[in-house]
Amino acid sequence: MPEFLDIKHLDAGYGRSQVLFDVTLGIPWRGGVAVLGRNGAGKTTLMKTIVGELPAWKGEVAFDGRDISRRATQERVRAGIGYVPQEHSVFARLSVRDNLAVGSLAKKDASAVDRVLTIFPKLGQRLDQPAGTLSGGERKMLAIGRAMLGDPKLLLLDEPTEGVWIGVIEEITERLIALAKDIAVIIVEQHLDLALRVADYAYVLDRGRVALQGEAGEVRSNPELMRYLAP
Ligand SMILES: Nc1ncnc2c1ncn2[C@@H]1O[C@H](COP(=O)(O)OP(=O)(O)OP(=O)(O)O)[C@@H](O)[C@H]1O
Repeated sequence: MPEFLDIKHLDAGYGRSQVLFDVTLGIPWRGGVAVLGRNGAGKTTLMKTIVGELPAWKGEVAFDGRDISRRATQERVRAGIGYVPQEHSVFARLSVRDNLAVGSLAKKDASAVDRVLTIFPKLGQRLDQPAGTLSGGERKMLAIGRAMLGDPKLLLLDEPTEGVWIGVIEEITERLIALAKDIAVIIVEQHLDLALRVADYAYVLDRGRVALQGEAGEVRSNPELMRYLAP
């Protein structure tokens, strides 16, 4: 059976500088997949190419059985891909309530906001607060919540715990583990243990190529792993 997201022989980059080389990876219909690698390995570039913010130079990106590699980002989002970029993707001046309202307009579905508040009850206590005044962890919850409003079937998370206080990291991790039981989740994360708790499978990128892949436990115990993660 084909994978839910099927990337084959993907090359991509910026201008004339190639970052991804012949990347092939498959994501199943449910569960977490981690993308690991040191700074600059190409993880964010891969996320941007999947969601269409960057064009594929070569190769194929197929989602749910269809080649989406030439589709606009909006179409990919409508097809069911949610993206939480590394940088904060919330409107700092708008309240939490309005951030969620803007996100839910596309779906015209008020119950979607309730679903987000069930996933992240903390946001319910902050509804009238400007998003710019939230803590790092609450802002990440809001960014993930906004992506969930589109009811994605595949959620891309680029460093969801970056800048998050350690006490809140566990809470976010548990929510992501729960989400990955229902939908496909790709997680880019510096915290190896956290990433491998959310993920069943992992890919390790090294200078834009897939250097290692396997079940999370196998990758964790692979003696080569640290070589690809060390700065
Ligand atoms: N807008 C850009 N223009 C040109 N080169 C870029 C751009 N963004 C990233 N790069 C380069 O692409 C390479 C891969 O960067 P990328 O952000 O994908 O890595 P990463 O694995 O996500 O790293 P990090 O963990 O630091 O976020 C790096 O060499 C980076 O300098």
